[in-house]
Amino acid sequence: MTRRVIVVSNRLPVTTSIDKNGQYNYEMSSGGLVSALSSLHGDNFIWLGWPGIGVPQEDRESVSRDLKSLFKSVPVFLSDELSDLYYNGFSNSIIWPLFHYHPGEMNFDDESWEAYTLANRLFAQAIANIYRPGDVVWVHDYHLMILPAMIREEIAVKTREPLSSVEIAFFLHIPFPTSEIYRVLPVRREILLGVLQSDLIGFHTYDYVRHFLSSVSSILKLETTPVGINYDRFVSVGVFPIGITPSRFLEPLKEPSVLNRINELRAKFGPVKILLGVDRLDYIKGLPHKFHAFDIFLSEHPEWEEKVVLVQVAVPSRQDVEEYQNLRGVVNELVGRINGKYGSIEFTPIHFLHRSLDFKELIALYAMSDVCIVSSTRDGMNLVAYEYIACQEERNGQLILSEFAGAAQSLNGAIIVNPWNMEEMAEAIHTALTMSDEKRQETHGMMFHHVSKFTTQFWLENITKEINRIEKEKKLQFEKD
Ligand SMILES: O=P(O)(O)OC[C@H]1O[C@H](O[C@H]2O[C@H](CO)[C@@H](O)[C@H](O)[C@H]2O)[C@H](O)[C@@H](O)[C@@H]1O
Ligand SMILES: O=c1ccn([C@@H]2O[C@H](COP(=O)(O)OP(=O)(O)O)[C@@H](O)[C@H]2O)c(=O)[nH]1
Repeated sequence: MTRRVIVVSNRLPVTTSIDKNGQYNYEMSSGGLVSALSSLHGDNFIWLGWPGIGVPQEDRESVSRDLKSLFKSVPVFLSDELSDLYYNGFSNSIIWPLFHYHPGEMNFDDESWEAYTLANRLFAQAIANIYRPGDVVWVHDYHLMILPAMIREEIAVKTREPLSSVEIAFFLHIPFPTSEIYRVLPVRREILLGVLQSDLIGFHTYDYVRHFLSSVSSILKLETTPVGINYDRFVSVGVFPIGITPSRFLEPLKEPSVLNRINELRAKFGPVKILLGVDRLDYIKGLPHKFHAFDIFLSEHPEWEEKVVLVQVAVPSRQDVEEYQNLRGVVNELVGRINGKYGSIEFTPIHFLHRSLDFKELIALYAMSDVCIVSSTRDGMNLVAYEYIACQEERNGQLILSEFAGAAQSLNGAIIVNPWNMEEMAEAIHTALTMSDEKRQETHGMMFHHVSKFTTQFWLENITKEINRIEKEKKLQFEKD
């Protein structure tokens, strides 16, 4: 694609911070999406999003200048109160729990909805300010579901272009729930009508597409086909499972500092097998389920006591949201109980790290462990599963993967479990630990092949092809009319 792409996401790929001297500092994130976009579009894309901190009015001009010149990024400034209600409130206390099948945790209130609407409006105005005819606007995720409709309105005001001429793609990174759950949402119509102003709507799995289409047909009474919706024009939907950029992991894994760290960690644990979990501390990640399963495993297989540890990295997340604070207490209590039950002065069964890790430490852990456990009760995709497989070429580590993570639809070779069935998960731990070398090699090989083939780059190219196809069709239609 040679046209300019405006990538829009809640967070910019740059972390902005302010030090005690009032100096602004910026750090580019090294995420897979950022590097893949740079390679695909070269200089042809601009990123637009919230800088993640409140920036006082008088500093906004200089911060905008820095972000534009250093990172080709355009900030959308939100006041602290607005960002709290839009991000912690509507996005993470209403859409997030509902779309992950936790309606009980949903706290709907009109004030958060108004904040969501206003924040999306500010994003749309910022897009209209930089939009040039011919640009593609690519919106990401649940924080911005009503943005597509607002983009058309704001650009029409600014450029007097017809509403339909702007090309908009939307990608949802989280699950779209069954229509029986979705219809609980008080603003279910508004959200659907907002996102339906996209030309293309992408999801990670076929199930999410199916659920979306059935919500559209039952709530809006629109005619749908397996590939889209007949609205005032045809809105395409498609399955585009995201991947990772394996070289981001494979290259640094060869560095001496990382190899040393792997050896150091292996020496520390000696013959003890290592089960690994890496998750944001989020109630969708099924951490209590994982700990209960580990407890059952140790009680049913006492021969493994002191021969296996669970290293759980729990990255702090959304700590201003009440449900996340409650989870911390639950998890701390469980870890304490299990460590008290099976531990000794010399031995701790669960190593619980409530912090984020430096990238090299993370890949060293991925590479030196024997089994990774992903126990999400729902998860859009789960990239940790992919990253673990990429780092396990040497040891052929096994992956225990929840059937409720999007990744379970693609990673053939993983030991698939229902995290609610903790007996089954305990047995999966036993299976993974006792698997023959040949079987380990075979199953890891299948997963490694998948992770190497279906990369972030592949994901981007597929979406780009689809955007180009839709654009061509639109042009033909325009010529016919
Ligand atoms: O930005 P935060 O509130 O700190 O949250 C982090 C991200 O969490 C979500 O990730 C999702 O996208 C992943 C990639 O497609 C997918 O693997 C995972 O299953 C999803 O949960 C969220 O959707 C992102 O917007 C957040 O940045
Ligand atoms: O200390 C850490 C541990 C993990 N990750 C990254 O967090 C992401 C988690 O993505 P995933 O899709 O598994 O779940 P999400 O957190 O997006 O729901 C992965 O890329 C990890 O490498 C991180 O940034 N810091």
